[in-house]
Amino acid sequence: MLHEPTKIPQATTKRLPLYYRFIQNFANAGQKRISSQELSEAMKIDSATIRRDFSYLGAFGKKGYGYDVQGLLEFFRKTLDQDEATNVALIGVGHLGSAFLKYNFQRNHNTKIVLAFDTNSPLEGERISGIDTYHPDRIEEKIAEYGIEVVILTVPSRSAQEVTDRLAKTDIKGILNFTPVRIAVPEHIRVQTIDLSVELQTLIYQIKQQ
Ligand SMILES: NC(=O)c1ccc[n+]([C@@H]2O[C@H](COP(=O)([O-])OP(=O)(O)OC[C@H]3O[C@@H](n4cnc5c(N)ncnc54)[C@H](O)[C@@H]3O)[C@@H](O)[C@H]2O)c1
Repeated sequence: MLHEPTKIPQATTKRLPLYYRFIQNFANAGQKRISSQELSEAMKIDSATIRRDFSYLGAFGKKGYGYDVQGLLEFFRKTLDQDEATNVALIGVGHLGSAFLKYNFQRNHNTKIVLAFDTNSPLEGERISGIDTYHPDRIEEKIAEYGIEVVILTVPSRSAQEVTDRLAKTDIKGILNFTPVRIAVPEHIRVQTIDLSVELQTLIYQIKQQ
């Protein structure tokens, strides 16, 4: 049903988790089918975009019927690997990092922070919000031991590249970067940067344009 992943535009890929969450809500409410219009109203994304996104994914709604909710749910679950757990590590347990450890993606049962690092933690490790936390001197060893695939980076800017260089020597596949630094990585690692000041500026710019 799914096309070659390379053919799916990045903007569509970014919306997939959002679709999955909304479709789950509709399924939980007992809804059997859904139109692109209904999804559009719930998600505040225009219905043409939704139809185009779904057609990229090989999901075609029937006229006057819409999409089968269970079918979509199963499709997104598979596509987003929800059946396969992803072990996540967090580096930098400061203001932002400790909030993430406490939150720990409670809505998403298969994505969990299972390991953390902070320069204030001892070599032998400690538990912070129930998570094993070690000194970063043990990054390579512990990341291999815990089978970490994704790292959340919440260290100060000055440490971001140095930590990334060490991560580059491990088998991780992705970094969710909360530092404002444009970190350089080898090709096998994907980076998703979340720069809150950029997001805020974009919002303010859009408000002023209206
Ligand atoms: N606090 C926020 O609201 C916020 C918002 C957006 C982005 N950020 C960014 O997130 C990052 C963290 O911000 P913060 O406010 O939590 O900072 P913080 O100083 O409170 O926390 C940083 C933590 O990283 C640890 N650390 C330092 N060097 C390290 C290393 N090499 N390895 C492992 N741990 C190390 C420190 O001991 C500290 O606990 C910064 O880059 C900041 O720009 C923060």
